[in-house]
Amino acid sequence: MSESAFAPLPALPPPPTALLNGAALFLDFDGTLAPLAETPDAVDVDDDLLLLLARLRDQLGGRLAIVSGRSIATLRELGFGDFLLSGTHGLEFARPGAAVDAPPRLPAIDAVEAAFNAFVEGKPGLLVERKSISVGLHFRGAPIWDEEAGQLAKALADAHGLALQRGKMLYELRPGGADKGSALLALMQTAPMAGGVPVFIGDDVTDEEGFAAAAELGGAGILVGAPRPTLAAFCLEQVAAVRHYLAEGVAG
Ligand SMILES: O=P(O)(O)OC[C@H]1O[C@H](O[C@H]2O[C@H](CO)[C@@H](O)[C@H](O)[C@H]2O)[C@H](O)[C@@H](O)[C@@H]1O
Repeated sequence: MSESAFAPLPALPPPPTALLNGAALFLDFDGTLAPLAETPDAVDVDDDLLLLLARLRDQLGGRLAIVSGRSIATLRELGFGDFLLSGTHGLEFARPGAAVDAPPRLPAIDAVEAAFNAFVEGKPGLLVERKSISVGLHFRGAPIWDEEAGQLAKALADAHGLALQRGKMLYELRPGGADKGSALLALMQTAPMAGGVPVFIGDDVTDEEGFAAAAELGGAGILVGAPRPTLAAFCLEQVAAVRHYLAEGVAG
């Protein structure tokens, strides 16, 4: 094997604060605005974060959206009701206070949920996350089941014609036809996001489509976390650095 196979990935530069001037800002949630926790329910959103995001949104003329794999119902429960939202990996959309625009929950998702629940029976640490139009199988609490859970998720996706979304210690099944990139492109068509330069901040492989779409429209992606092959142009090392960066944006 060549020596270059062992070469560390080059670190990306930190984003300049000026990138936020005139931006249309797209923010992932888990691992970007909130540190990852052992279970989906163990994540909280503090008032300081909501205040910071509200200030930044106002400063950007409203051009700030949360684009998450979480459902919009959950994002609203977490406190993001006043924000423009896209949930379930680009399948759902909602403006503040307005009804959710989303496809219906498919019977196939219920069938998968039942199969996931049967699989986790007697396997402590595994968790089924029921979501509005999708379902997740989490193995953060029992990583030894990664391979078997992945095989089950793949088989169920194939059997039911669903999309298999790999996340962090998570297999999620959902309808296809959308991702965070398509969400960004759709939101950029209308107010308030239209007219801004898209900047997408995210940590997960599911955010790569968002980075690509931002770059396609002349903007940029910001990867949160350790270096990895990515379409992002900039990097922030952790959630705390994201918050610091956004606060710098507010300060001017
Ligand atoms: O697009 P995101 O906002 O990053 O959402 C992606 C998924 O995040 C959640 O799962 C992840 O975070 C959990 C809490 O920190 C963690 O326990 C889990 O291991 C992670 O995969 C959420 O539960 C999913 O529904 C989202 O799709």
